[in-house]
Amino acid sequence: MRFNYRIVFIITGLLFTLSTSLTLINYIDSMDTTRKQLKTASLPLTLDNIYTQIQKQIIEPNLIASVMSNDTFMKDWLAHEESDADQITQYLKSIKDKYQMFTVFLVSEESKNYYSNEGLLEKVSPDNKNNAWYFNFKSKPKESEINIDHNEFMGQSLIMFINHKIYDENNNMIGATGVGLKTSYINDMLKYFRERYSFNVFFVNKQGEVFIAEQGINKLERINLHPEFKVLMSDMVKDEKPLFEYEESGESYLLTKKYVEELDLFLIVEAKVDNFTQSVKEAFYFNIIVYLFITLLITLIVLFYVRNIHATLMALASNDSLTDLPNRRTFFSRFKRLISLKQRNKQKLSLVFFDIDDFKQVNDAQGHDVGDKVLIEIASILKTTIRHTDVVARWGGEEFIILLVDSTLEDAQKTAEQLRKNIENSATLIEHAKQKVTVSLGVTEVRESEDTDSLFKRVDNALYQAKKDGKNCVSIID
Ligand SMILES: Nc1nc2c(ncn2[C@@H]2O[C@H](COP(=O)(O)OP(=O)(O)OP(=O)(O)O)[C@@H](O)[C@H]2O)c(=O)[nH]1
Repeated sequence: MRFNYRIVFIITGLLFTLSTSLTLINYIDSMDTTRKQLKTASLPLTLDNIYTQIQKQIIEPNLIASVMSNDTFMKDWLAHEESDADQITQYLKSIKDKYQMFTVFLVSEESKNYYSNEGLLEKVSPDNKNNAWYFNFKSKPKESEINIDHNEFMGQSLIMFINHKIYDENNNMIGATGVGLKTSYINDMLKYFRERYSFNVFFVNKQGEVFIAEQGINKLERINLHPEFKVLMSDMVKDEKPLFEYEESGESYLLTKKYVEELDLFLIVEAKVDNFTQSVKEAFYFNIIVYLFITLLITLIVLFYVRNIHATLMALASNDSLTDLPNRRTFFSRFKRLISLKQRNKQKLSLVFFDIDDFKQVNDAQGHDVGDKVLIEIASILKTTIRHTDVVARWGGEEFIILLVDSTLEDAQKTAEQLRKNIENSATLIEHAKQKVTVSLGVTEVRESEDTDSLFKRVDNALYQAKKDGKNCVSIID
């Protein structure tokens, strides 16, 4: 019977299906958890963190601007000595150097002169749109404001101006002073958050336009021109809800916002979901490979053991366990094959049937174990005496049968005689049984188209005849 591989394939399939299903469930669950954690913890925490840092960055310059606006020197100078520009230039310069500001300035309400740490820059005028900030500020009741703006005298980069009004003793506004910071420090901070935490941070104004973003990463034009993103931003600044989601080029993004009052801007923190689920995906692929490998290993082990068990069972079912000779069932299946081949090949076949003489005595005198050893030794002599193409079997008890292939009655008689002599003269058998062990053999030739029963009856008769003739001999029936 051939080994059926189907069961191994079924076990392999089940194992792999089970392991991949579990990995898939685990993967979906981990993805979900990561997303939830991003929404409920990472994003809001980062938002608060950045917000706090920005406020810290603003406090110090705000304090400096406030002290300057209350400085009696500044007030006196504006009231009496505005003509001496050197004095105020020195003053502004000393503050710029001491606190490492990008620029320090003063605007006189009386003369409308704009002084910076580099001297008198211009006269502010309501007709000049670059000076609109001063007149807007003046018109508002608040004492200070933060203004992110360009200054034509200070290059193209955005500057964060912290402006404070200066009042005389009668509470009349006599000017405005303050400091300017390059927004590049914000850029550094945004870069830090992107590199360290994989978050994209930027600011949008109340119209939903991106106002400050990390240079080179979030080009303002690109973001502002992207129609879907623009809609999302204007929705975000209007909507109450803190969390937003959107998809762009197949990528999923999560965004959260906070209004920064000092800057009059919305702080936006954006997370590309893929950056946070990458490790989960990698773990998934790794697990699949490991499971595939384990399944393969288990399959090989199962295959090995099942094949071995199958081979053992087959041997047990087809061979005699004591002598390891084929049993009667195996003999018959081979016998039938050879009989059908005989008709095709016109081949001569002969049958030898033999039985140990007085085996009962051996058992009785030496014990059953010795009897077993005798049987094993006879099987061994049998194997060495006949050709490997012949078919041999233990018929049962102390009886054996041989189908001699391509053998006439005469050839079979010679083989039987040889076997008889080999057994009779075996030193091993004498050693075991403490006497000579002999066998009686019946021989006959297979006739054309004869039925099995008559063949076996004839050979059995031949054996009976050998026993009758005094044992330890070969008897032939033609
Ligand atoms: N040790 C051993 N003895 C076996 C085995 N199978 C059969 N026998 C013994 O073989 C003996 C056969 O005895 P009998 O049928 O009386 O034949 P015999 O003593 O050989 O006498 P003849 O055939 O007339 O020569 C019995 O004692 C069985 O118990 C076996 O596997 N092992």
